[in-house]
Amino acid sequence: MTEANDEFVDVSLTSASPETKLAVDAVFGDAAELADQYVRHLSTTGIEWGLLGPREVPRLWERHVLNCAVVEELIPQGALVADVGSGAGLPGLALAIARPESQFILIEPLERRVAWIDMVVDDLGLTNVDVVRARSEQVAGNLDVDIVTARAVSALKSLLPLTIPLLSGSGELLAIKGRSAPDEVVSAQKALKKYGCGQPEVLQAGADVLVEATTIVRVPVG
Ligand SMILES: C[S@@+](CC[C@H](N)C(=O)[O-])C[C@H]1O[C@@H](n2cnc3c(N)ncnc32)[C@H](O)[C@@H]1O
Repeated sequence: MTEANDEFVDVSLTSASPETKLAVDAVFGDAAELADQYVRHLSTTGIEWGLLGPREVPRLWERHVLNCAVVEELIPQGALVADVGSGAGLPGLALAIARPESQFILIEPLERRVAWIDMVVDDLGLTNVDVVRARSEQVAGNLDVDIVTARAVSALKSLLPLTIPLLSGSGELLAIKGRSAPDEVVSAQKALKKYGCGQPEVLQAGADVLVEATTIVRVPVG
């Protein structure tokens, strides 16, 4: 249980709605307990450390953790994934919990956020996560990953310079977006050409488990 705005909000999986429990089972399977631990961290230390606002607590599962974790269906088995601008581990940590056989590099410049992610990774015992404190521009040239993910970092046009170089010529950007996705693709045409990207697709993930599916812009390279 946690306290937000003087109201108790029990975020634990045992108190979740039947729909949320089904979605958590479908997406996380055997890792549901780890996902529950992550959500408990978000609702306690995440709020205390100022990584997210207390108003987010009642919607942590649906709007944040499940919304991000369903992107796993677009990630090939065993892929090396970089998550740019992870903040409180979204989508990077949610995906790392859902996909223990894949390796995740979480790139985040802010010290407090990195310290919090490190603490959660230790507490959950995740062995498939590396956390790098840097702006993504600083690590471009040193990384060659299969997939880059990002949520709420910037509009697609300005996200491309932060993400595409990490693919070193081949792979995919999976950018979690909202309803603006088609417009962002139109606005990014010049940058897409500049960075050698193929034509992006706007996709939905989690349509069979979430009330509102997650919208993703998939940008191929190479
Ligand atoms: C609005 S937050 C979103 C956090 C998280 N992705 C989410 O969806 O909750 C944007 C994050 O991007 C990070 N960021 C901004 N510019 C960046 C860059 N050039 N490279 C890596 N991270 C960056 C910020 O520090 C911040 O944590």
